[in-house]
Amino acid sequence: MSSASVSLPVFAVPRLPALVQGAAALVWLPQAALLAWAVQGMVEGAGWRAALLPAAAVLALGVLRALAEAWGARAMYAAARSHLSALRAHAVAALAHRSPLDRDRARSGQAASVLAEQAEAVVPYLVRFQPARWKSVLAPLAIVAAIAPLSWIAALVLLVAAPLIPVFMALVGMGAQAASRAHMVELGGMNAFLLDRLRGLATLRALGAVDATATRLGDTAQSLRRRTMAVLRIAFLSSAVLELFSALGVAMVAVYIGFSLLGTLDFGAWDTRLTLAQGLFILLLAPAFFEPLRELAAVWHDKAAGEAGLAGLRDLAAGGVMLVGAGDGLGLSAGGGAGTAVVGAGVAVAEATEAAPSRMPPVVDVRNLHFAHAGEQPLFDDFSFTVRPGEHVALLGASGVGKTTLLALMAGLLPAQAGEIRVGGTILDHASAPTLRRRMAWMGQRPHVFTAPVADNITLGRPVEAGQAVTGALHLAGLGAVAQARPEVMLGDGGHGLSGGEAVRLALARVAVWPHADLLLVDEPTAHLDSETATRVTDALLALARGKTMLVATHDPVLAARLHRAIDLSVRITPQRSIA
Ligand SMILES: Nc1ncnc2c1ncn2[C@@H]1O[C@H](COP(=O)(O)OP(=O)(O)OP(=O)(O)O)[C@@H](O)[C@H]1O
Repeated sequence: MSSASVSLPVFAVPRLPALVQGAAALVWLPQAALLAWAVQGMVEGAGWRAALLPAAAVLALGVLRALAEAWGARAMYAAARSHLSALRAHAVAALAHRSPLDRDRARSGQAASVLAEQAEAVVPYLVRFQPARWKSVLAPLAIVAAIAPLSWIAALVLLVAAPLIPVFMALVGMGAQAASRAHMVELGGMNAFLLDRLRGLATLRALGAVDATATRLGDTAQSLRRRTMAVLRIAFLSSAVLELFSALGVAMVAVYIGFSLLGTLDFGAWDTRLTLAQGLFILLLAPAFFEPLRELAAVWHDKAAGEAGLAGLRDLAAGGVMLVGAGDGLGLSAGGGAGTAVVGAGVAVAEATEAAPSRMPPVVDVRNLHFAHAGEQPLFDDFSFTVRPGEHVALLGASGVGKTTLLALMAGLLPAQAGEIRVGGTILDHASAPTLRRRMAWMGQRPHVFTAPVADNITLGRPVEAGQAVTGALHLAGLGAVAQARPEVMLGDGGHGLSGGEAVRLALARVAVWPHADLLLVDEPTAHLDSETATRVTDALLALARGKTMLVATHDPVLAARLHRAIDLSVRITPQRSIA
């Protein structure tokens, strides 16, 4: 098995916006000085006119500060959003490169929850927490540096109160991150459960299991509520710690300044006593000293939630069984370039925009194949067989013998552990898999029908001419006369509106619309169909496979008999019977 360890792109904090935001926090220093100076002037009898100039300067600085903060925040927000887009693209690409047969792949609801919902917590973390952290170091130091030359005791009080805050915040923060992570895991789990049960609602209703499911969902919701409350408790606790220490710090400075101005205390200043302007200046700066720390506390929860969101994305992107040719160590292009296999909807094809080449259908040569699913007995050990160009081969054998697995190995959806698979003479490996998949079409056992018009369900967004090609494909798949399968008809959730046999033929139309494929890998196309529908599907399949190489995993003896040859995987003797 190949697995890839994943590291997500790292956020490069944009320097200028961060600096501008940090500098904006310092604008309060000259503002406070101007205010103190104006009050001192008025007390000394200079009149209100003396306050006009400082007031205008305070206003101008305030506007400047607001503009700087707004610009910095916008720039940070834009950078954070584009970073989140890159993270999402990375996680989605990693998810798309996981083998569809990987049992450990994240459940759909969970993946959707992480990508759409939980990842959003990364933006406030990057936009608010990182600059707040900067500010909480820069601004208090600058304020202490401004206060210390006037009063060493006021500076000392602030310096003693300040470190207690980060210490307590760190203690609280450890719990916050664990609680946020647990909360997000619970949220993802509930989404996955809900999506799964909604998909199976008809089954649950038919078997009278709706109430039991509702009870379980209720229990999960209660558990999520408890986790949400735990996160909120920690958030409130961290705010309370900070407010307590900052209130104490400001109060102590205020008491000192008050008694100093009254003349009761005559120590703590370098000169004789503090003047009114000096005292006022220190008083105005004391709350500003704690302001960045309060801001840091307010965004502390953002940090916990953001890091939990990042961990969720990292888990989504990490490890697992990868498609052959998906790129080890994630050399993944976010947009899914030429090497990206489009897997899903029961049909896997690679992107190909070139015209169908006029070439021979491929020979398939499997030599000394060895494969075992993780922790299981080997399904194939030194297994070899050859399929000639244009040959149609049935893969037979009891349920669980490995027919689907063999098809998946040939499509590179699973990596073989030993041996080689050659398609058209080329060994299937990481380098060749994307190109080889361009000539393959895969029809899985349970083709997914999307909630979309029939035409979109057939083209799947691939570059095919919708009109003619879709009509031709519908015809080839034997759906030409079915009213429910007209290109413009909207299909319901999970293919409601089509019968089981029609849904299978829709999956065949997906293969038919893609002329590049000359190796068809088809998994039990007639399973669960009545004999008449199975005959129609078989007719359509054979029409489609004319001039192409095809392997069909099947339990259907009628279908097998209409193919050129059969390989029985239960006995692993090849070839068993040759019709061609
Ligand atoms: N993704 C997987 N991870 C681990 N084991 C798997 C996985 N898929 C299948 N298996 C196991 O591998 C064995 C072969 O499964 P496979 O689906 O290839 O059999 P099959 O011959 O196609 O069966 P059926 O005819 O019922 O479709 C089974 O024992 C199955 O439990």
